[in-house]
Amino acid sequence: MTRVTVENLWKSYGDQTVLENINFVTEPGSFISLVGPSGCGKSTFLRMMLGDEAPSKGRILIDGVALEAEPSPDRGVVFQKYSVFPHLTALQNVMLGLEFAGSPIAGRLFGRARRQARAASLEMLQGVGLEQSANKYPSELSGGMQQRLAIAQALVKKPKIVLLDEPFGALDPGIRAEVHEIMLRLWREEGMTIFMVTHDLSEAFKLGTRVIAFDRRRTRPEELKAYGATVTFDLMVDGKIIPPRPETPAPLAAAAQ
Ligand SMILES: Nc1ncnc2c1ncn2[C@@H]1O[C@H](COP(=O)(O)OP(=O)(O)OP(=O)(O)O)[C@@H](O)[C@H]1O
Repeated sequence: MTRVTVENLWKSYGDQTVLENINFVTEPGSFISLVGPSGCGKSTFLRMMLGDEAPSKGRILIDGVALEAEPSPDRGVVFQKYSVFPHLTALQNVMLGLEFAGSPIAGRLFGRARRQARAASLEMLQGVGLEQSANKYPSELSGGMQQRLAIAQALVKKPKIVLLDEPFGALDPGIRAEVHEIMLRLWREEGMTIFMVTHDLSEAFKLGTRVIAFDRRRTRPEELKAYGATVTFDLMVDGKIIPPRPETPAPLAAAAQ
């Protein structure tokens, strides 16, 4: 199981500081809900976790190894807008990730490898309750079904870390509760670490084992560019506040090298 360490992470675009001095360590198998006001840098943080963007300063470690600034099958992602390919069936959408992982140039598998990818994809579709819809195109699926398909597509490669950017935001409440249950079951079964950005605090506390809020500590207009958002609260869902990590004293840090 995976431990994520975020160390003194900063992100700026030009002279605008978006995130500053983000520090936390996750327990293996955590479900982290990330909350905070619009524009505080939650999606920017997820893009750095994904390897789509490099930090301006600081680093992210996955089990002690610095994260490379490029996407990897270790990390899966689900966005709010359906990220599935409209011209592929549900099964083809799920298989696609496995085909590119197994054959990066041709993007196609043959023979036994293809049969295995097909079986794994069908099992994943079954896991999200879409086994009857394997040969349907996304336009033939409801919003909730499309989002379950996006989850299957992200999870089929068994990523260690799953990044969810408001994945349930566009769903009706009943469907949303249903997809919550599927997500929680898959999370427990697979033992992955999840980071989920949400605007919905009740969703954050319902799903998360830990809720981390980003916000700006300085909000005067002249301070908006120079200072970014940082962790303003960090709560285990049983209500325990996690104290900030003490700085490692320099001699100890040197000894640990
Ligand atoms: N590629 C980029 N270039 C310049 N500025 C950017 C870029 N990406 C994000 N920003 C800026 O970074 C800030 C944080 O954006 P981000 O989308 O991470 O916020 P957010 O907390 O996810 O917002 P929301 O909750 O509204 O989705 C915003 O001011 C945004 O304009």
